[in-house]
Amino acid sequence: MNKNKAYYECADIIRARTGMKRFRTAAILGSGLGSVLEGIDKKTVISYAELPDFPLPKVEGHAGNVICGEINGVSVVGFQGRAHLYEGHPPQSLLTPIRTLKMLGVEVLVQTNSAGGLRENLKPGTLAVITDHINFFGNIPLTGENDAAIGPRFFDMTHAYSPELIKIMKRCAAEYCIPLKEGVYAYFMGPNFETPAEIRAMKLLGADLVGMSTVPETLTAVHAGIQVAALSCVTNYGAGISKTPLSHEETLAESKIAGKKMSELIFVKHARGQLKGTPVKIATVINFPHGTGNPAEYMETAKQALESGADELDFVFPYRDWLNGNRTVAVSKLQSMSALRNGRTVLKIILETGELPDLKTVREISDVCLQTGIDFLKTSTGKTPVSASPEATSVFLEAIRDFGHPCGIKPSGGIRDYAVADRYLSMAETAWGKDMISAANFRFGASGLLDNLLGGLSSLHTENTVQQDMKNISVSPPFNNTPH
Ligand SMILES: O=P(O)(O)O[C@@H]1C[C@H](O)[C@@H](CO)O1
Ligand SMILES: Nc1nc2[nH]cnc2c(=O)[nH]1
Repeated sequence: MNKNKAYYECADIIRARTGMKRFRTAAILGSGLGSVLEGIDKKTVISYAELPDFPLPKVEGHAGNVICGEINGVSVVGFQGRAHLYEGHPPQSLLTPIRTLKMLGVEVLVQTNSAGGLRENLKPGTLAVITDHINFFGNIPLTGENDAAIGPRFFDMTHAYSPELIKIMKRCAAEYCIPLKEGVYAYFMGPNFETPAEIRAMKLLGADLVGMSTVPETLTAVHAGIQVAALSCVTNYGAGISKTPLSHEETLAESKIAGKKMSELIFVKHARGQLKGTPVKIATVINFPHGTGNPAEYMETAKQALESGADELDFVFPYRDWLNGNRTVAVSKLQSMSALRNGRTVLKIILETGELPDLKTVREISDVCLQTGIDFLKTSTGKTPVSASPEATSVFLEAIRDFGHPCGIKPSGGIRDYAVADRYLSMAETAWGKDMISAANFRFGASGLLDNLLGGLSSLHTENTVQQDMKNISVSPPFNNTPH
C-alpha cells in the first residue's frame, strides 16, 4: 500500500487522540442527524479540519466532526456530517473518510441520510432502510487509478447494502417499536431538488427514495470490503408529490425530529441494558429545556422512553404558555403527560422557577401540578440564568404540606456543593419534620453536586438520603441539555 495516502495519517491521528487502536463500527450522520452519537461513552471529538485531506462539509446541518467512543462496549467512530459532490469537492476526495475507516479496522458502516419519499407510505418523518440504489451519475470516487491493495478494479454490487444488516435493523426496529420502511434510493448529485418529471421517471424505474449522498460512500466502502447499512430519514415527498416547495430548511427540521427520536431511543435503551440487574433507576427529560416542545413529538418521545425502560420522566412545565395567558393549554399539556404514565412511572415536573415572575406564580403552578397527581416538584432545568432558589423551594414545601398528599421535591440547577445542599435539606426538615424526609420525597439535582457529595459524604448527616438518591440517575439525550 502507498503509505503517502492521507487516510493513513488520518487514522493515526484518530488513534492517537482517542487512545483506541481499532474501531469495529462506523456511522455517517447525514443532514440534521449529527446529534445521534452525542451521548456515547468515552467520547472524543476531532474536527475534520485537523485531518489531512478530509473534505470539509459546507452545508448547514453537517457539523464536520469525527466523534469516537463506545456504545455497549463496542468501539464506534462517527462522522457528524459529510461532504457532498454538489459542494464542488472532487469525487476522489470522498475516498479519504471511508478509507480512513478501513485503516481503523472498521467492518460495518451505517449511513444515515435525509431523503425525499416517492411512495405514499414514505411520508415525512418515516425511517426507511435502503435495500439498493440507482446511480446514474458517472463521476464516482473510484474513477481513476485503482488501489488494488484496498479493493479490486471491478467489484460486485449485488449485495451492496448487506442483507444481514438489513435483517438486523428490521429486527431491532421491531423490538424497539420503531416503524421502519424499506426502499431503493436514487442518487442525484444536486444541489437542486429533482423536477417532478425526474421523480416520475425514478418511480417508474423502481426507486422509492431520492437523495444527494450515500452512494459515493457506499461504493467506496463496498470496494474496500466494508459492509454497509443505510437508513434514510424521509424529510419530504419528492417534487411533484409534495404539495409545498422543497427546501433544505424542511430537510433540517424533519431530520432533527427523527434524530432526536433515534438518540433518545438509543440512550434510554442503552442505559437500561447497562443497568440491568441493578437497582439504579433511569430518568429522561421531556419537553426540555424550554417547555415549548411540540406536544405530538414529546408525547411520542415519552412513550418510546417508557417502552425503552425509563422509570422516571422529568417534564418541563409549559410555563411560557402559562405566562402568556394560555393557562388552560399549559394545564392540558400537563394532564396529557400525567395520563401517559404506567403504574410505576415517576413523573417530576420542572417548573423553571427562575423564569417565573414571582412566588405567587410558583405557588399557583405548584397547586395545579399537585392537583394533577404528579410525583415530584422540581425547580429548574439548569439552563436558565436563575436556577434552584431557597424561596421557590420553600413555596414547594408549603404547597405540598397544604395539599396533604404525598409529593416529593427536587431542588435542581446550580446546587454544586453539599453545604448548599444541606441548607435545602434543613429547610425541608423544618417544614415537614425531620422524620418525614427520605429519598422517596426529597432529591437533589445531583449532576453538579455528585463529586462534592462523594468527597464529603461521611460528614453529612443526611448520608442515607443522599446515598439512596444516587441510585437514581438521569439519562440526558445528547442535545447539550443535560439536566441538573
Ligand atoms: O447528507 P444528506 O443526504 O443527509 O443530505 C440531504 C441531501 C442534501 O445534502 C440535503 C438537501 O436538503 O439533504
Ligand atoms: N435529491 C433530494 N435530496 C433530498 N434530501 C432531502 N429531500 C430530498 C429530495 O427530495 N431530493
